[in-house]
Amino acid sequence: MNGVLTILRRSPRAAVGAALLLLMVLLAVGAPLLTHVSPTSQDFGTWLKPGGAHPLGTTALGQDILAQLLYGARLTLLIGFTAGLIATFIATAVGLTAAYFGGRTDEIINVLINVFLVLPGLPLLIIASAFLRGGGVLAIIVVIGLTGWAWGARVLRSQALALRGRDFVQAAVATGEGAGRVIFAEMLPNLAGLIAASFFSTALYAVLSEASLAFIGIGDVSQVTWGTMLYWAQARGALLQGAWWWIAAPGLAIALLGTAFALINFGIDEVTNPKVIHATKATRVLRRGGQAPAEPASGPEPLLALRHLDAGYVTPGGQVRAVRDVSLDVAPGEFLGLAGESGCGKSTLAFAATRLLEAPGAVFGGEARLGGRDLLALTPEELRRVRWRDYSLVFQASMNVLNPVLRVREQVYDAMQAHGVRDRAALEARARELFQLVGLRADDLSAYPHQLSGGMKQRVVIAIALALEPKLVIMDEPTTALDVVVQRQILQEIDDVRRRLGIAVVFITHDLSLLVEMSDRIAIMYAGEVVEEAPAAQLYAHPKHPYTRQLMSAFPPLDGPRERREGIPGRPPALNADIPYCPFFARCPARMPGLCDAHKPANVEVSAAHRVACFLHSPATKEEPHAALASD
Ligand SMILES: Nc1ncnc2c1ncn2[C@@H]1O[C@H](COP(=O)(O)OP(=O)(O)OP(=O)(O)O)[C@@H](O)[C@H]1O
Repeated sequence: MNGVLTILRRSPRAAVGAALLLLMVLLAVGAPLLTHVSPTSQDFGTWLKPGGAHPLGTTALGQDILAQLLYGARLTLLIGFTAGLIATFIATAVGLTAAYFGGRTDEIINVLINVFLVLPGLPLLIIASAFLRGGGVLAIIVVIGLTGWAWGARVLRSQALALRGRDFVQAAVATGEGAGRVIFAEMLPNLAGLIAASFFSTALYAVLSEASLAFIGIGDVSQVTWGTMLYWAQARGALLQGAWWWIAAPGLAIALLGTAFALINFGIDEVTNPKVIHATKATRVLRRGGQAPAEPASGPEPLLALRHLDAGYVTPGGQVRAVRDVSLDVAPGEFLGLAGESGCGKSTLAFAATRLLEAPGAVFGGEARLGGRDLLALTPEELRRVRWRDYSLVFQASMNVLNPVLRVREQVYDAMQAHGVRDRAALEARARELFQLVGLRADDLSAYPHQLSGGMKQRVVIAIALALEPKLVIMDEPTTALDVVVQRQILQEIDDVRRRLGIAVVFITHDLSLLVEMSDRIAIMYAGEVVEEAPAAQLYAHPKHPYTRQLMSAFPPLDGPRERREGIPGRPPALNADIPYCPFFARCPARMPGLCDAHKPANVEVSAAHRVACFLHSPATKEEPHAALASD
């Protein structure tokens, strides 16, 4: 209702159209009050001009045209609205099914839509009507409804396809929501404006089609509609008799109804379209990762165990190997930080490890075990059950994953409902508890996303990620879009919640200083590989890899004098080729030509739980760099 009022307030065109339509509905409903004459009574003089007792004149059979117009509006509007509803229903179902399921389903549906679009409308109507001859008005409604859906389906399909790629829909799919829920709760509300516009277009089409069919004598011409009025006027040679009023009255009424529908349609488009179409730039979902040694550093029972994971993108220029032979563990309850400069493969690793890497992305090999189950081997249904219950994800710019037309309460409920929590009281109690956990007020549950600040929205998404108390939450730069004060607050809350609930967190960021403060352990990624991994304090105090050292020195210390910070000169190697040597060689201040550019350093444990892949720290190389080569 609010939406309708908004459209009427914001669009004068829609307001005029709605007023016109309302007037016609009132005239149709109030016909018995406005005239005491029956539309079919033939008690009057024939061919009477408008005026006096017959303001719109009479027909060749002595019927009152005003009465026909008023009563005719009833059937005409009924046909328009009902056929419009049928066609819009089909169009919406077809368009959304095609967009949601995509692939083959979409291709088949698209062909069907195109077939209906190329079939000429009127001949199709005539043929269909011929089959249903004798079915009266109902047959006309059915025929128009069944032949008028294709255009709406095409428009809705295109918009739904765009919507399908939006973050909040992807997030809903990732949380395990079923197809019905995603379609009806996530996508449909966002298409409401378009569906309404489609309804008024098809209603207009229905009115015009009925008039055309009636005009050529198809359908039940014994009924009074504006279309059949035209038929009889034409059949009795009204124009030849100079009885223009007989044609003009229904003709103008149809034109006015068409104008009303068109104005409403324009208005809806004007007000709703920018909202629908302005899809925000896609974010990413989770990320993090790390590459590592064959035997990673954490305890014997890792919660997440990545082994020799290889992943990347299949491009026309060849494979981009963004994640290279990564082995990494995350222990239960551990806060693992994953850092590395932009483009080093953190996000790809996170997507790959959680089966969210979509084409052109692909996992080329390796394993990703969560609680002992290989996520990469799960069926889609098994994966749906595991996601959100066993692990969840926080996207990079979470404000975009919230559905703009649903209150956040519904969205917090969604993940829980998708995993079987049905009781409203339990959902509400849990939602309130979660909001308290992440520093939001219970009142905020009733807000729409646009009523919340970026920081609050981020908290909502974190609350959703924690809803089912998963064992692991992967956070991909979840606070980068926020100012530093809010970032700190949120991080503090994440850490508190994690400690309280014993959840493991994999936190991805460029900001190494942040990780040092928050993490139990940190993995440093470079050019698709994990080059160093250590307990946070150890890494901070004794970084071993020259890349880690440079990354550390790129951030100012929290205390001490102010000094200029240098970036790391040079660029990482291209990821579309093999790198059978140290990937940091070209930028390394301590590089050993002949060794580092000719061999790949092994990832070795240099102290307890501290591993590094660098010839400077390979025991053999430290003593005699070239001895290592000799043994190759
Ligand atoms: N769709 C794609 N097609 C081809 N290459 C891609 C694609 N997406 C990412 N890449 C490449 O994969 C590499 C790793 O990208 P990724 O986004 O995983 O890095 P990142 O460390 O998470 O970076 P950032 O911190 O900027 O998000 C980059 O070199 C990037 O150019």
